[in-house]
Amino acid sequence: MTVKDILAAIQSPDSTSEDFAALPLPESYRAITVHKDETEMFAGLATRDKDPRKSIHLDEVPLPELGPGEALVAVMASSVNYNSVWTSIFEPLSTFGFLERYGRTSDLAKRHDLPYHIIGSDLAGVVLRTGPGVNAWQPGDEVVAHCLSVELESSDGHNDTMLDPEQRIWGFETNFGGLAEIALVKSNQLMPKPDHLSWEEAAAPGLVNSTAYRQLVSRNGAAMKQGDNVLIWGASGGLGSYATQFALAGGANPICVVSSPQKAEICRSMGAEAIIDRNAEGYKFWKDENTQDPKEWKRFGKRIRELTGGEDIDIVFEHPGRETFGASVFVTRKGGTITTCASTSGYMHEYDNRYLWMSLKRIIGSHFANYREAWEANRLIAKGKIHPTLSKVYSLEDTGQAAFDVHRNLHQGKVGVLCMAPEEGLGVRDEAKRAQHIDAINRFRNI
Ligand SMILES: C/C=C/C(=O)SCCNC(=O)CCNC(=O)[C@H](O)C(C)(C)COP(=O)(O)OP(=O)(O)OC[C@H]1O[C@@H](n2cnc3c(N)ncnc32)[C@H](O)[C@@H]1OP(=O)(O)O
Ligand SMILES: NC(=O)C1=CN([C@@H]2O[C@H](COP(=O)(O)OP(=O)(O)OC[C@H]3O[C@@H](n4cnc5c(N)ncnc54)[C@H](OP(=O)(O)O)[C@@H]3O)[C@@H](O)[C@H]2O)C=CC1
Repeated sequence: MTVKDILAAIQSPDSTSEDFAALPLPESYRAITVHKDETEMFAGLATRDKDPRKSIHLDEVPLPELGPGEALVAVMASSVNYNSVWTSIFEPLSTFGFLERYGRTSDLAKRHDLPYHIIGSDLAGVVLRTGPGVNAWQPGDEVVAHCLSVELESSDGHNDTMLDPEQRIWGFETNFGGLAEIALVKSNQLMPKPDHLSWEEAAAPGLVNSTAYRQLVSRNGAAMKQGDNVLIWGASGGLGSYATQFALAGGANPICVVSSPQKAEICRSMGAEAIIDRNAEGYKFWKDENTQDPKEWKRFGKRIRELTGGEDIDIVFEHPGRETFGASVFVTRKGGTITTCASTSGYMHEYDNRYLWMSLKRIIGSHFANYREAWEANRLIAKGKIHPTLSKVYSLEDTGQAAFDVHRNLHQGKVGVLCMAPEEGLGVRDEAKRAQHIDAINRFRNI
């Protein structure tokens, strides 16, 4: 049995759940990996010069054993997330440390501690097998998977699954991720595939859409409300393209920061009116590596006031980190919120705390999304309220190039990867719903 037979079953309109359950599984499959013996390959290089094309491999790997509560999924398509960029440049640390640590926790978890790491935290595909104790999902089900892996043995995570002490991001802190022909997930990660989208469109939103939902909309994040002025860094990027949609759909007023006229145009076409091209306007928040320039914070704040009719920011959607954080804290209004989920430009932030405490602002740390938030974010995609922002699709062989593009900020929105799917456009089950939203679905394509 090979992955070709699995693909044939997926493409046949007559395949039943029993057919999928009866399909023998292949002994091995193709997967995107990084190698443990290469973790030092970029030593001494600047972050920018670490090239994912050199560290990312396409390997034939053995099929992992299926455990209780788990599912093996035939992956039709996946997407590139920035966490795979971090893995591929071994920053801020090698992800093999995560796999070793996980491997020490139980006999079953030992499977993850391997000399190779199969990466990727998104997928759209078809359930092949489920382990003991899985009743909600059957072979043949068309699914997407969110990337929250939790053990749930501690009460700490029972209110909010992100607070589980054994919380991990699948395909980053666990092995057997989505950039592969087959992936291993906990069955609680599975959600219905939105039926009006192709495989690659359905695989694109998962991680970033869920993260933006918690960070901006959820009460665990900024709890955005109608009329809020929301400053969105990288507003047409992976996270930002969903944050912008949530702000617009929720009656807020997004102030979109981007770095080119083309990206400004994308934001405008989504419906945003207040747009700042940080490149054209030349903001330089740091005079040198160690000294910020509060005059530049003020110039930025003045520009925001021009765009809002004199108002300041209620919520900052932060992720660039060191380069922008001082400005983000400054431009937030009295009582406002800075919500952060990342530090792409550096994690040692510096800001003037007087502007935080004297103006009663709050900084909220946010990370991915709990089970429920991920489900609600996927539901909005399925209902056609929020749309994928897929721009370009690569083959599995070209994943290194796709990750390079994201690392160098050469991409728009989200970048997709075909895994088992032989071509783009397959997997659409509801053409009528698709037709209703086709312009929005294609907004980021080929730009
Ligand atoms: C969904 C997508 C998301 C993204 O894309 S996010 C972006 C990508 N992700 C990242 O860049 C994050 C990568 N991860 C990390 O950098 C690290 O992962 C962390 C900094 C988050 C954590 O570092 P670590 O080394 O794993 O953990 P420690 O807490 O620094 O060290 C563990 C040791 O420190 C002890 N410790 C922890 N808290 C305390 C405390 N409050 N007081 C005293 N000790 C403490 C522990 O016990 C343990 O000790 P013992 O090493 O001896 O076992
Ligand atoms: N904690 C979590 O759960 C999650 C964390 N992340 C992290 O968030 C970060 C962003 O991810 P994602 O949105 O997918 O990545 P993308 O690269 O797709 O988008 C980020 C955008 O941010 C802008 N940007 C980058 N650097 C700077 C800078 N120095 N100053 C201002 N703007 C900047 C760029 O837009 P432009 O050039 O147009 O300004 C870029 O397009 C990554 O570090 C990622 O690891 C992502 C998802 C989940």
